[in-house]
Amino acid sequence: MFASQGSDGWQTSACKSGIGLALCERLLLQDDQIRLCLACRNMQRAEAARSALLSSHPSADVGIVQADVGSIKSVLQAAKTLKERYKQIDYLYLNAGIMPNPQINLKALVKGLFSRNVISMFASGEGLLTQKDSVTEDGLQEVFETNVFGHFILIKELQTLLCHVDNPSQLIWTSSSNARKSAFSLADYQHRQGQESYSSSKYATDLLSVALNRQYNKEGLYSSVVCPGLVMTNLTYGILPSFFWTLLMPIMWLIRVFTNSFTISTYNGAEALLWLFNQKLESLDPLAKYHSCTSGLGRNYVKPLRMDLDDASSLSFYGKILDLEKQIRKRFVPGNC
Ligand SMILES: NC(=O)C1=CN([C@@H]2O[C@H](COP(=O)(O)OP(=O)(O)OC[C@H]3O[C@@H](n4cnc5c(N)ncnc54)[C@H](OP(=O)(O)O)[C@@H]3O)[C@@H](O)[C@H]2O)C=CC1
Ligand SMILES: CC(C)=CCC[C@@H](C)[C@H]1CC[C@H]2C3=C(CC[C@]12C)[C@@]1(C)CCC(=O)C[C@@H]1CC3
Repeated sequence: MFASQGSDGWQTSACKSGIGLALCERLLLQDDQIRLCLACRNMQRAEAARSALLSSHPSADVGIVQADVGSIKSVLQAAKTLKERYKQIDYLYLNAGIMPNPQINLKALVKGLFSRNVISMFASGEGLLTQKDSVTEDGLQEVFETNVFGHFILIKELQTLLCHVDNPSQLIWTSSSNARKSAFSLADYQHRQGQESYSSSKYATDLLSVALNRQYNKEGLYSSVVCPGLVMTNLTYGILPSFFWTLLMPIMWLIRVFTNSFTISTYNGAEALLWLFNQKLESLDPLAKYHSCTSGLGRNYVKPLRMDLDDASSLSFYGKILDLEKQIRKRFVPGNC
């Protein structure tokens, strides 16, 4: 995950390449006085990202911190370092995400091609992918811990840097159009049973963002979710090899005319993330997901779409995640780890 900062504060989220790095580039293009902090699990890749940013913006202030959101120990350590380094965080981008061992359901793809839902199938990937999840050293499902819970613990740990009534801060989650209510179950919110852990984790992200607004707006902390569209990154190269995507490019440009959600480049994908950075908090809708879109002619814009969820289910999920936090924290009290 990675981070960036305001002129007298800062923000954090996921970044060495992909959408996170493109966002950093775009933030620095807009204002190179901004203070950025990249939180990454691999310090060599973090250094490479920092060097890339400094080569185009030599006077920029770009910090790095080691953080593996798939490990609570690492998240706690990262939060400690950040609290020693900074007084306030203005924007926290929660962008780290994984989709391990993705498999394409070819039968569903072919069937979908001849159905009325072909456009929405391409926009959301609904029913086209399955994943094989695993269990982390913390005993949690890896996709859930990486995409949702590790970020949640980071937010809780950074509360004192994030919650200021007189100078509000913003959480910006990279969710997905692949978030799907039917893939998520409150009884199995880590998705131990099914094969759509990615879809479930992104739905959990949406629920959590809504609950965080209810909980923290009064303390000066606001949360929003974004869908970057379909973007060519390491995540999508895990689904199909890059040469295959290159072969599909003419078809993807054609599909883009109909859906506008095939943003394809990381620059385009970062549109809604950058747009949120520039909005007045009062103008944002906590129940909307902000989608990066690219038209057939290559024009970028942001489309807010109402999420398929309600307050009651978001609060029920919040209760579950607080219970899990309590259980996990017991293991990390000093002298217990
Ligand atoms: N690409 C797409 O089409 C779409 C992507 N998204 C979402 O966008 C976000 C960014 O993904 P994208 O840029 O596409 O893919 P990338 O794989 O390029 O980026 C994912 C980033 O998350 C980091 N990351 C993964 N696991 C961890 C971890 N345990 N701790 C810290 N950092 C971690 C990766 O670090 P490392 O380099 O170490 O692997 C990488 O920097 C994800 O949340 C993804 O779900 C949503 C919709 C569509
Ligand atoms: C002709 C063509 C483009 C074929 C590719 C078919 C599928 C592999 C893709 C169609 C829609 C894509 C999609 C994603 C992955 C690849 C597809 C299923 C995502 C699920 C990737 C991660 C996300 O968060 C959302 C994407 C939605 C669309």
